[in-house]
Formats: sequence, C-alpha cells, structure tokens
Amino acid sequence: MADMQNSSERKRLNVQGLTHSYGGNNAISDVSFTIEPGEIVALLGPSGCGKSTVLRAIAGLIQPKAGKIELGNQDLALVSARARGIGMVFQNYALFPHLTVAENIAYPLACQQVSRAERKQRVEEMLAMVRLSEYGNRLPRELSGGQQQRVAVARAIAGRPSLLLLDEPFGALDRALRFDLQVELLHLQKTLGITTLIVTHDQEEAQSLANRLVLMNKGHVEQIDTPMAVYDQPKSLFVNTFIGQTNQLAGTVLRFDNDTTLIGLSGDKTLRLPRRLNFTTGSKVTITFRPEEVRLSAQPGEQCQPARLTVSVPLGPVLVHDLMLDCGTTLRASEVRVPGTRIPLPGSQLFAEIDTTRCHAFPAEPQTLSD
Ligand SMILES: Nc1ncnc2c1ncn2[C@@H]1O[C@H](COP(=O)(O)OP(=O)(O)OP(=O)(O)O)[C@@H](O)[C@H]1O
Repeated sequence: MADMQNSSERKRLNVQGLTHSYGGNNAISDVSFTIEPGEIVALLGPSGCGKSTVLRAIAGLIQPKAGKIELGNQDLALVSARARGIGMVFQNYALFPHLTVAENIAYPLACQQVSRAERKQRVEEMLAMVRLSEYGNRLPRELSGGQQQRVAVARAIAGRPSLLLLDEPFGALDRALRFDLQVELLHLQKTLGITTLIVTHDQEEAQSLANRLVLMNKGHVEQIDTPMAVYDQPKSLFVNTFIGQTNQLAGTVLRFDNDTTLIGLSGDKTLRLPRRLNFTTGSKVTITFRPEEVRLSAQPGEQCQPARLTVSVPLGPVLVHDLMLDCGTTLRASEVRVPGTRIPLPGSQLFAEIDTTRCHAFPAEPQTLSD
C-alpha cells in the first residue's frame, strides 16, 4: 500500500472551454473546471446534459471541437487515449468475460509491459484492497454485480493512473450496495490520493462522494461549488430545483421598505423577505425554499400562508407533509419527528410559516433581472 501511495503521481486536471457537437448539434459548450491534485469532483446533471461527452473528451475517446485539457503540466491534445495514464470505470463493469478476475486486473499492467513478477504482486495488492483476495481465479460471471464492479475499480487503479474517471459506476446496483461501494471507493480514493472525476445523475451519490460538484445543464456549466454551497446558495433556479427538494411560489416584487422586500403572491397574499432583492419593482420572480424551512402550525400568524393538508408521510426520522395553498400551489414541509409528534389528518386547515431568511429569489423571466 505504501508503495502504491508513493507511485501514483497526484496531478491537477484543467479543462478549459471544452466544446463538442455531434453532427452539427452542440452537446457541450465552453465547459471549464479544474480538479486539484487528489481531489474528487462530481459532474452532475440531468440525462443528456453532456456529462459523458466531457468524460469521453478527457479520456481521449473523442476529439473535442474546441477547448483545452491539461493533466499536470501536459496538454492532452496530442496524447493518445492509451498514453494519457487515465483509469476508467463504466456502469456496465466492462470486464473481459473470458479472463479471470486476476487476469482482468493484470491486463492494463501487461499493456504497460510491467514485469510478470511485479504484475502478480500488484494484482494481489489490488485484490486485497477491494477485499476480493479469495476470488482471483473466478470468472466475472461467477461474481455478484457489486463484486464485478469492485474488480473494475481494481483494474482501473492497478495501472497507477494519475486520473480516475468513473462514469455512473454504481448505476446498475441496488441502493444498499451502492452505498457500501461508495464508502469503499471514497476510502480507496483517499488512501491512494488519485485525482478523480465521477459522472453521475444521482445527486445523493455526488454529494456524498465529492469535494466539489460541477453542475451541468443543456451542455453548459451552471455552478461549481462544494455540495453544501450548491444546496445552500444555488446560483440558478435550475440548480435550486435539481439539488434537493424545493418549493416554488410565483410572485411579483411590490416594494422595498428599508432593508426588506415585499413580494405579492397570488390571491392577494404577500411575503416579506428580510433583505433588498436585486430586482426592480414589478419584476416577476420565483421564490424558493426547502421543505425543512417551512413550519406548520394550527394557528394563523404574521407571515403565515393558510394551507390545507393533503397527506403526511413518515420517512424514517422525518415527517413529510404535502399541502395546498388557497391559490392551488402545492407546498411541501418536513419536520424531524420526536416522541409525541402527532400526524395531522388529511384535509386539516394549517398555517405555513416560511423561513424568509432562507428564501431564494430568481427571475421568472430573464429580462426582469436588474443589473
Ligand atoms: N455519438 C453520438 N452521436 C450523436 N449525438 C450524441 C452522441 N453521444 C451523445 N449525443 C448527444 O449529445 C448530448 C449529450 O450526451 P451525453 O451522453 O454526453 O449526455 P449525458 O449527460 O452523459 O447523458 P446520460 O446521463 O443520459 O448518460 C445528448 O443530446 C446526446 O443525445
């Protein structure tokens, strides 16, 4: 293990202005981000937003139309896929079915012309790392899905890559197994310190694994931040709704009083935000807030929106309430259950107090944003 730690050189990945199209249709436009040596970053976004295209360009499997990719101090433009020193793991394991587990792991080492004796030693080291020491002589089909994926990870890191690319690596596995493998991968990645890029559309996976998230939408990068910053300070409505759950209210900026903004909601209701928004009076806005930022009570109060309970669902330690405002907008509230928490009856008239310090405001129409 010590040998392994010293031999994988930690490198910085620098992606600048990456642009690619397939047959005239732009798949990614001006994608830029960096991954610091030893860092793990997740590329996250809805299906078709261009994640795999970015990964393929970094791996050298496609030639991007524009942009620059540097690993360490090396520009990869003229470096073949094979010579890039990148380990890859795909969703579908992609193990050679006719080779044993040990032969699969040894394969990239043979390509690198590593001596037979060292190959044997490294395969044993890798098998131990992914806790499959007893399985070296089995064929892939004699392993479970989770075990096969661990072999794929072992094979990807056996060649001591300076960059590890993972494309939906646990997508085919069930939830519990995914979690176990995520923890294992995190441990391995930290031990080896390999600069890692993981592509996923699973936001929980991204948040639990990565130091930073690169959020993509329609071929563009929308935000690059830590998982907490992306959750707490989303830069766009897309990011706000893609990460975690969120409530949305359509509103109009009515006026500014001192350091507050009065928002008009439908049905003559209002909401006062305790800060001056960067919008002009009359702007149409979308106000967002998380379910945990809504407190329900049976009594009306200032800043409370009347709402009728549709259903309450206990989810482990949390009670999730779905409600409907008078205007027909749905609202979700959540609270941590404590002994004695009562589940209200569907149809109950309740009052939703929104934590206005945590609300975000986004333009409902782009042209209403003031500068
Ligand atoms: N070989 C190809 N030929 C033509 N269009 C392609 C090709 N590969 C991808 N695309 C298109 O490019 C866009 C980006 O695809 P890409 O596979 O990079 O997205 P993705 O975010 O990885 O999606 P998913 O999460 O579904 O795998 C999509 O519109 C897709 O249809």
